[in-house]
Amino acid sequence: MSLVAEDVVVTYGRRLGSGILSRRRTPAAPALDGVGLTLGKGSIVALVGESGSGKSTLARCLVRMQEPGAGRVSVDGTDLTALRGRRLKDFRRRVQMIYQDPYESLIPRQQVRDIVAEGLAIHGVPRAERDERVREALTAVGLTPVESFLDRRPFELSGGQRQRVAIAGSLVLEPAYLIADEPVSMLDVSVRAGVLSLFGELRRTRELGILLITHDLATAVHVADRIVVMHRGRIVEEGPARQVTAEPAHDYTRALLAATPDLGRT
Ligand SMILES: Nc1ncnc2c1ncn2[C@@H]1O[C@H](COP(=O)(O)OP(=O)(O)OP(=O)(O)O)[C@@H](O)[C@H]1O
Repeated sequence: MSLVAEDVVVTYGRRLGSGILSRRRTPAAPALDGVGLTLGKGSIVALVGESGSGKSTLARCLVRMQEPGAGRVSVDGTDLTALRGRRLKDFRRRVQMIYQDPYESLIPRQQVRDIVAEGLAIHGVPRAERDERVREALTAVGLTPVESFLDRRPFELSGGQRQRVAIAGSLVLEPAYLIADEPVSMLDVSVRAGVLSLFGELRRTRELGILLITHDLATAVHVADRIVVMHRGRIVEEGPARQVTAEPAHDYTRALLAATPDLGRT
């Protein structure tokens, strides 16, 4: 059981000049240049690299929001491009994306109960089951007592609580994989560790496979089993989290470490 990218290449066109010429595009350097990555169930892989290294592009390919120009992405052996109809819908349920800004991804006037239940309606879960599933998901993300959160709206929550609501909205669908794109970078430093620990707990208790995208090695090493380092569209290093941070093999990883004071010292 795994979500796998093999030899993925993505090249965005670059506009040439303005006016009528802007319709013509010339190939730029690939945003992804032969990238491979395996996300198994029950594991956390951190995808680390500076801004522009291609992390979000890879995330979009993994959730089938974007098709690679070359290479292949598959889930449990099935190429994502072959998924249609019910199987595609089931893939959309099983692979959930968590975004950086929990405020933007939540509808401000909705109550927590409706935000978390939204996916259930889309995926045809009977109304009678929804309330119980919402309560269960809110409990799983630590928003307890549940009663005190159900009627609140996003502006009545802290940043960390909002991100937990967003995670509950995914969990309620019983996914197998979470693709979390910079899930703590907009949060107060004081609540980051709590949200990261929640990912660790979900990996253990629900066997989730979690891709944790971050530009920050300190975030990665906090919960990840493996670290994959990306630089300019390529994977330059990967391995067990402790090994990559203790004995970085690549100059770029060493530079990232030096820019992460907490780790640079150890
Ligand atoms: N829709 C797009 N059109 C054109 N170029 C794009 C597009 N999306 C990304 N790029 C380019 O592709 C490269 C990789 O971008 P990507 O957003 O995947 O990197 P990233 O590591 O996620 O960066 P960040 O942390 O800033 O989100 C960058 O050079 C970026 O400018």
